[in-house]
Amino acid sequence: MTGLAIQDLYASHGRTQVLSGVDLTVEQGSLACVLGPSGCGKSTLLRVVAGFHQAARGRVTLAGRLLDDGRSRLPAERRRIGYVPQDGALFPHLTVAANIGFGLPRAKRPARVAELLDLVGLAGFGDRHPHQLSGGQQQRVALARALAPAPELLLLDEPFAALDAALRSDVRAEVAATLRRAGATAILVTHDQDEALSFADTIAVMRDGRIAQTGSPQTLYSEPADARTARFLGEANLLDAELDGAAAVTALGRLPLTDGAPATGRHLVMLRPRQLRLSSVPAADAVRARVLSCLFRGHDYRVELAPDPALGAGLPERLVAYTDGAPSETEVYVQVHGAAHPVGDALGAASAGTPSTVDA
Ligand SMILES: Nc1ncnc2c1ncn2[C@@H]1O[C@H](COP(=O)(O)OP(=O)(O)OP(=O)(O)O)[C@@H](O)[C@H]1O
Repeated sequence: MTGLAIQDLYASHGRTQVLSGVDLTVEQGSLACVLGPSGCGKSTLLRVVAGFHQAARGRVTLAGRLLDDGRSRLPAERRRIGYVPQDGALFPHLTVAANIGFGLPRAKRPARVAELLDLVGLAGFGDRHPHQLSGGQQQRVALARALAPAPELLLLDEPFAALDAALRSDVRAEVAATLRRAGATAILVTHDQDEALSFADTIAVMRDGRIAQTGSPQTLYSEPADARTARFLGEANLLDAELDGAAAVTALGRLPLTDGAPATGRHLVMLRPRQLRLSSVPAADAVRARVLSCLFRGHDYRVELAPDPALGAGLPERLVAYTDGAPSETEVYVQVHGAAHPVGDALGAASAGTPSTVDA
């Protein structure tokens, strides 16, 4: 069932148009993520949905109720939407229990506060003040406070950005689990692709005030619509290919195509670093490459490779592979596993370069 529906939404700050035709649907009970680079309009989108900023035109509805269509607007306090800002914004002089119960009807307060403390795993912390909590615990209190009035939709504006890296992934997992337990419908905005990929059922990639692509984390990672989205979601090897009706003919060999991909023409295709397997012995369908660098990252190695120049044009200067073991030789043979995914028109050698993580 549709929870939030945004259609052709436009919004501006003064004369600057920030949202330019945003379409987004969030199913009831699902966790969505709006992922985009800084300044693309993510916070403005959340603020329009929350009722803190007015739409210029378009239509925003929640469970069929009109929130804003550029003419009529439901006041923020009547939208039944919870908002968790980046810093949590707890009242420092109030206890955890008072923060969570703030604004709730007095009679319901004790029972609801106890229920929420339990839900966020902070039972027994009700009498503390925010400064007596860790950053992650403070974020969980902020979440409990936003969930307390049982909102129909919860908006989370980069809520983990202030936490250090080690804490961030734990708190993120706890918050996602809490939201699922509560059956909440939520939208998280972030510029962090790992956060988006691990948190959401659906990711909407936002660019220049528009949604560039929407899909499951798996689909967006393995079948991005274009090269910018491919790079924004993680490192990508991009190479020229001639699609011959059934496969992609590339300098790394003849590769199967992802389902639904175009079948003919010259295209740029993407291979994720995990799709490159390295061996010290030649194989029929492997190509030669030189190891430029090898970085141990705990869970794997990141290996940069220079493909043999004899392989010709259409290959990037460097390929990146993620491997379980470190290559034992500086000369290796690269084999591709899995399907190549077309991400746009072939650009010849100009498309080549170092794979990049964030380039949107
Ligand atoms: N109050 C404001 N007045 C004028 N311009 C604004 C205002 N708020 C935001 N903007 C501009 O609108 C654009 C989008 O800003 P917004 O905060 O929505 O982006 P964002 O994707 O959330 O960025 P970030 O990830 O850095 O928070 C930016 O160019 C920004 O400078």
